Amino acid sequence: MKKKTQVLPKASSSFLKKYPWSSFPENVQMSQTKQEELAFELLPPELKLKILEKLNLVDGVLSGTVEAPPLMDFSMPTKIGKSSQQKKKKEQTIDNEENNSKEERVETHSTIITTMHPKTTEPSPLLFDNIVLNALQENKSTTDSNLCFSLQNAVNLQKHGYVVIDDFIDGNSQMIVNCVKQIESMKQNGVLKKAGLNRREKHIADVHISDCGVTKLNGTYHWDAHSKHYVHSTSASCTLAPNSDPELSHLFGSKTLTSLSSSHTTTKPIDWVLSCQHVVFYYGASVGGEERSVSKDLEPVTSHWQCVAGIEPLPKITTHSNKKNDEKVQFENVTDSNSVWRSEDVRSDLHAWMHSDDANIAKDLRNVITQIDKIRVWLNKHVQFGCQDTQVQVSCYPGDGSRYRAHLDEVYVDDSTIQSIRNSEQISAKKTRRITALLYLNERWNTTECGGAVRIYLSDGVYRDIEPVAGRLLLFNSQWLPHEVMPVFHRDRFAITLWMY
Ligand SMILES: O=C(O)CCC(=O)C(=O)O
Ligand SMILES: [Fe+2]
Repeated sequence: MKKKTQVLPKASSSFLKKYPWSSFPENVQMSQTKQEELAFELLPPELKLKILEKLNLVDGVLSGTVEAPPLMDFSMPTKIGKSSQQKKKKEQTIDNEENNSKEERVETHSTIITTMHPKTTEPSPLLFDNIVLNALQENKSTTDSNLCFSLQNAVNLQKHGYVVIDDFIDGNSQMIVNCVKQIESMKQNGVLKKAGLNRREKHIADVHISDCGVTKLNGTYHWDAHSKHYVHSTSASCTLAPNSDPELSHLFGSKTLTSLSSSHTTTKPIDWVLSCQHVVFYYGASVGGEERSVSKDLEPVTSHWQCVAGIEPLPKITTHSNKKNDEKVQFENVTDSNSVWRSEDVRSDLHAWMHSDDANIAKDLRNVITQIDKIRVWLNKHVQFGCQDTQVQVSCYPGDGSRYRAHLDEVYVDDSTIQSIRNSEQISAKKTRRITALLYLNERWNTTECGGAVRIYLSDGVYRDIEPVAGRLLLFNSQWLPHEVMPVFHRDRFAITLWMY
């Protein structure tokens, strides 16, 4: 391009049409073109210019025919071998990744890695720059097409926290049908289990609700019946500012939290509470021991959110220093911690963990898992995602109203947890989920009739419902994006989830 093209050409609508960002569900509020424009506008001018040049755009007009970019190479592995061959293949893939990275990586990796799993909800614009720069510098292996792909998907993941890829696998394919058959037979053979909530699961809050769940009866404090599902075990008092509670500040980092005591829940409009991105019910000790239960006030919230904040087993008896009259109070009648954390009301799916090395995994399931995992490989290569581990789950939500209330997927995985999930490999301690990839398997799914949409909560308080239709892949940031599986009716709902660490 000649020097005189200093004036930045504007992306024409035909250009944007030609390169649609990943599809969004029907009820998306912002028009697709608007989203594309926004994502494109986020790029610094010189990068926009480079992209337009790369795509043969002269003064914003698309010259020549450029086909819509293929997502990536999703071709099926030609031969799936036995467990050992599979392992070998995996090692080779990793080797290839390493070789590629030696040749192609540029010097901006660490920034990318940081920005892909920030401890804040603010996406970093640095990511966009680096993706584009890296893609542009990989001039041998990167065609215009997959430059567009990497940009659009990474931008969406970063900006919106999620990306929907339709027909990731042909929704009518025999492969999908076989996967469903396989999961159904796992269900019949009792391989799929009811979920038990992981006690180490952590749920991050913008709102801190304390002073709830304790009732004083005849001079003794009790956890009220409602609170047993939603207990923060430290029983720290609401007199502690959230950020000064060592356990909470560990969870929230430097995030500023709004403290909301039980009395506020009656004065704050419930809509206000619901509009918050995350809610943690922090059932601490009551201040002053009011003789009232707040469960009723909280019903609209508790029926909406998964409300679990717990990092230790619930103690059977604990003590609390009551600020008001300085008496020591004993809490009694605390339910067994196991039942506390196994509330079906929170999560009622059936699932099984698997690993692609498992000899027992049926061919089609394994193929699908391999295909999803190529995204991880792709991210490692193009945006230096630095992600070597995965965790795979197949799930069935029986059509009897089963659901999974709003939650974040991020979870600390310590050695003992990981060993119980994957006993074949040692993964170093303290990994967290970074990206969730969900492939839906439900042919002719009708959400109006059967429910089961996955509802994702966006940072502006808006939510979007995504239908779990066969072949659709949903990728989202495990750390930012609260989501919920709406109740499922009439038929079973199947999915495969792959978490990238
Ligand atoms: O099946 C879905 O749509 C989501 C499941 C989910 O959120 C989970 O397993 O963490
Ligand atoms: Fe989830």
